[in-house]
Amino acid sequence: GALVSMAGRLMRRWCPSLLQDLHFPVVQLHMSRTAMRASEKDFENAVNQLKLLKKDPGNEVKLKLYALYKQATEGPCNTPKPGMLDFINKTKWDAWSALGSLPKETARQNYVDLVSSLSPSSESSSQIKPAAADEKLPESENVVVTSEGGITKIMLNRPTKRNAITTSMYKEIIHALKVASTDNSTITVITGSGDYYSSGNDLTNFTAVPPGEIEESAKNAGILLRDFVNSFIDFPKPLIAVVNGPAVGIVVTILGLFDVVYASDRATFHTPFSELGQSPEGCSSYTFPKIMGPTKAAEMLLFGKKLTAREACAQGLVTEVFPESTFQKEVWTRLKAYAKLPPNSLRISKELIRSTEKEKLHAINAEECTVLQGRWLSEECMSAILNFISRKSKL
Ligand SMILES: CCCCCCCCCC/C=C/CC(=O)SCCNC(=O)CCNC(=O)[C@H](O)C(C)(C)COP(=O)(O)OP(=O)(O)OC[C@H]1O[C@@H](n2cnc3c(N)ncnc32)[C@H](O)[C@@H]1OP(=O)(O)O
Repeated sequence: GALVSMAGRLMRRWCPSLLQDLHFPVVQLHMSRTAMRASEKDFENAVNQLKLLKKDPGNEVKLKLYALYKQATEGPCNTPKPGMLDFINKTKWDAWSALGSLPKETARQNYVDLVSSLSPSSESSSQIKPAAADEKLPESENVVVTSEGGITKIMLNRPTKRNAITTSMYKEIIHALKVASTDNSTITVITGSGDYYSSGNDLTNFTAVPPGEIEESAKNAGILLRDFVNSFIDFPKPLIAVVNGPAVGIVVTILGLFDVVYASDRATFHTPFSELGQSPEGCSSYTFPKIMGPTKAAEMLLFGKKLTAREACAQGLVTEVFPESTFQKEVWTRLKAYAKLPPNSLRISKELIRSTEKEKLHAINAEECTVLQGRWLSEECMSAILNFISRKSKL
């Protein structure tokens, strides 16, 4: 119970989109003004005033406004409690239910007061809080694509979240690969900005699911993942991973589809699928045993053994490891030289190396995505994600 209620609170912090559908309402209850008793007309005006707000008051405030609105119009919460996996409705239900038997008139007044505290005058006088570095960036800036000297570089650029990949980022990467496959570049590189290569799938992808749409979302996620991995399987030019730091989950599994993997000696390789109640993806159920042998692959994919860069290199997942102090310089010098090689020759040679496997990889990818779709709906997966979220709350 404690975990579930904590998860509700954490959902609000973790899922900026979670409460976007909430009817706008505010938080500070001005009890001293309840004696004034807002009329129904005042209440109606406040509801309309809210629609004119220029600045989003934030999810916490919207949640309180929602609860007050329900209490003012319907009285104490009288609907059945939504299930623990119905995150959004459960959060709304909790907020409304927390108002207990607060009289309708008081709720109405509190609602009017709260809206009035959000009026344009208080909006303009309130200090504008600077957004966190990654929040300032439009979604498209989380994946930065540049092309120079025959190299197209796709950089995961969400360092404050350890370059975790959101659903939009999956789509942006698919698009970037599509463009890179026909642009003037000779080779394509994927890397991360900051200390991490990437922490893999953004775990809030699993929680920001609209109520009643869990199965549909899992289905769409399966399609997105399949398309994402297919764009690596089908990529026609040399594809190089420049693994600048720790790598987790999906960004590790797809390494088997890259042509060359360079890693800093600071990098680690971790696939904690069982811990998350999930299963391997990125064709790793096939490429990992093939690359490193079934028993080494099992240690990684079943038991989540984290490899150092040198271990990953010894097992064939990484091409070469460089000391962190010279990593960028050495790698980019080498890549600039490779990018001067004849592009058609590189393409044709890659086709020869990879073409025999393509059909098989597509079939494996499809199967892995189908299995994962089922995993995402499982209690094991849901509770593993809640565990991760609650673990973070104790930090
Ligand atoms: C039903 C709908 C499904 C939709 C699915 C779409 C398609 C899915 C395809 C899927 C497949 C994927 C498999 C995977 O990739 S599984 C791997 C998932 N990743 C993880 O489990 C890693 C989780 N993170 C960590 O363990 C740690 O954060 C870390 C990476 C070891 C770093 O630790 P740290 O101490 O250095 O930093 P920390 O304070 O924990 O994190 C800093 C901030 O970054 C946020 N963050 C980190 N990783 C993630 C993540 N994966 N998802 C979301 N957010 C992440 C973290 O929350 C911190 O943020 P804040 O400061 O608290 O705001």
